[in-house]
Amino acid sequence: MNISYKGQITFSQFINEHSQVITPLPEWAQVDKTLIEYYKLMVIARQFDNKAIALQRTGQLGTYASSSGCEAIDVVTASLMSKEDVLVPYYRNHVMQMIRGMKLSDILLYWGGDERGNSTAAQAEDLPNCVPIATQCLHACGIASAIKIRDQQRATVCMLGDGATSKGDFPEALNVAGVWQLPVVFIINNNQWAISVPRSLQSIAPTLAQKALGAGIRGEQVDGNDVVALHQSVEQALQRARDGKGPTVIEAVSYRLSDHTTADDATRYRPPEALKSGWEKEPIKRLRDYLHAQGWWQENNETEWLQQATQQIQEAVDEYLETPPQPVSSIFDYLYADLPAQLSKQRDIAVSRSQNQGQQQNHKEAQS
Ligand SMILES: Cc1ncc(C[n+]2csc(CCOP(=O)(O)OP(=O)(O)O)c2C)c(N)n1
Repeated sequence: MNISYKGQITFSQFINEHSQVITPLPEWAQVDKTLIEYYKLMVIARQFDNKAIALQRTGQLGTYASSSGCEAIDVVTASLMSKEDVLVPYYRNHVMQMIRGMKLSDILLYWGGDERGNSTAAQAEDLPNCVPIATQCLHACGIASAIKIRDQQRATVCMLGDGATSKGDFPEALNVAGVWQLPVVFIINNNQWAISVPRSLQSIAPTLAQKALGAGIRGEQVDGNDVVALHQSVEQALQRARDGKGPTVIEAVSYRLSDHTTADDATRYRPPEALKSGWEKEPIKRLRDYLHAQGWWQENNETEWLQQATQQIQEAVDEYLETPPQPVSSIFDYLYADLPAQLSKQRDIAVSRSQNQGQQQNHKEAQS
């Protein structure tokens, strides 16, 4: 039976930007365990991000899309997903991939332009990063449709940005998700920018979540810097999807604290005061101050965790930098299951050239 959603868009927030509780906390958030886990993972995400940008700036990584500002959204969602659920990520969801079992060194390899980094062996059915905007929304519906046909209790999670909601693929995906009651959760990281296009020029709808209503599906808006609000919405949406109770759109309101990517310079279009306000609301400091106030996280915990996180990331960087490059001919290995004859010939030429180069190199080394 189709369940057409006739409710309103709600906004939820439990811990505000001043780290004050403004809505009574659910039971799980009245003890430290999960909140500390979320905090620790967000710190890793931010450290990884800083390191990746430094690698790019020193010519050791390709163009990189920062996740600074969306750590809460990604950490909470990935932590609540079960192994059986399927992640359909876009290009900012590094920490989700890490939580789903991908090695940080593989994530760096991907951003270094090496297809081996796209190996999602840990979660074989998760999709790789999607760079073409919003196309992943329809892929997610395809996967959710297969799950439904097989009568499995699994959810598909589709990540996207605010700009992606303006692409035709998004309403098409919502429509089919509604009509077929697909087990899919769309999570919009509304970081207020689509490269240089601000949210105000993206859509004049007061919320992006309300786009769900046109498709008859449930839409909610949450503070995307508040792990508690995110936890509550995402947990329920995942459960509804797994129970066959239909799709959900969650608009998580956050702020992009970085340039769009390392190929961008946001100082050319973003007012400094907007960035300052973004930093005042950001998720990591907000949770740290809350944990401090509860007496659940002290300076020594912070120092120890920063050390551990730095070491974990440095190990990943070392592994990435020590990975021998692929031969040039590998460019042919990731496009087709069966290479067309013309490309097959080109591949043979590339292979024999790299073999010749290898022989010449060996010869040189033997002579010296
Ligand atoms: C189909 C398509 N059109 C244009 C682009 C170029 N492009 C890359 S990122 C981007 C903005 C996306 O903004 P948003 O969806 O808000 O995500 P954000 O990067 O802010 O997280 C655009 C237009 C693209 N990658 N794919």
